[in-house]
Amino acid sequence: MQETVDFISEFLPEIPGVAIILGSGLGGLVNELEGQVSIPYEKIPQFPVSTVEGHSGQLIFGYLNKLPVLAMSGRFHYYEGYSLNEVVFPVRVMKLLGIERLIVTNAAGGLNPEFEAGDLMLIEDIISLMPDNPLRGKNEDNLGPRFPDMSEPFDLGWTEKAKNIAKDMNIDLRTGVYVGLQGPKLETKAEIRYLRIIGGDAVGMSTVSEIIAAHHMGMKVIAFSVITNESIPKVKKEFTHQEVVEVANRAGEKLVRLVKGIV
Ligand SMILES: O=P(O)(O)O[C@@H]1C[C@H](O)[C@@H](CO)O1
Ligand SMILES: Nc1nc2[nH]cnc2c(=O)[nH]1
Repeated sequence: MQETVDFISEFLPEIPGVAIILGSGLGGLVNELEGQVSIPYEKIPQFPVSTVEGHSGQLIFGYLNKLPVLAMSGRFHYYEGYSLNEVVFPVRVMKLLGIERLIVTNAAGGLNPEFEAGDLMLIEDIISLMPDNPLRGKNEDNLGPRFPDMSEPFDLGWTEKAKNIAKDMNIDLRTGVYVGLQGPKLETKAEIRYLRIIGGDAVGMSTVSEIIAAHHMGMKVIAFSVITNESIPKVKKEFTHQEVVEVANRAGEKLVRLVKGIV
């Protein structure tokens, strides 16, 4: 990690105040960054390389409303074959770079029957149904404690501010619980009923491990889902990743405005 941190530090004009993980199709935020410095993942020592369409694979430093931020354009998913330690590696590097705040975004399926494709959801809690945990193995005590409390994974002050900012901007913001599954398969109808029963409002294939790792290190975190599809569509149709990217691109515009306001 130190090798990676030293490498990235050379490119950064200053320490970013906020790191932002851009989910599928949410790359529009990149156009808002001024004074950009981009580092392709393949140039960064020890960094994994992303393989999913809609994830371009670079770290981008830039100024959003004059505040220095570091955006991860392209994230790593467990279903790509990475271990969860690899999935959260960039988050750990961000903290070691001196970044204290993290905004996580994703594209997710709506479980809550009141949600519609195109809605934005503030993630108020998570359920990790990943088959592993990024904290498994010897604990790095300099990162965080062996048994981190997870009763408040998100920064409450920040989430309250986000809600108020959304209201001021006339952005309808849903709230709910995000369930993280390993993917890449989508859910069966029975699995969707189960996920709803256990308290899920949205379901996806990312985010939960990043939040666990960030919270372990004491970062202040908030997270948002763009609901790209109803997991049981009202009108029967098949799930396509293309549709996820298209809806995320369209609805992502609202999220870009909101994130800009929050930053
Ligand atoms: O990185 P995110 O969670 O936005 O990507 C979601 C989950 C899968 O990668 C993909 C499924 O369509 O979109
Ligand atoms: N697991 C899962 N991931 C998604 N990402 C976007 N939509 C979905 C969905 O319906 N299920």
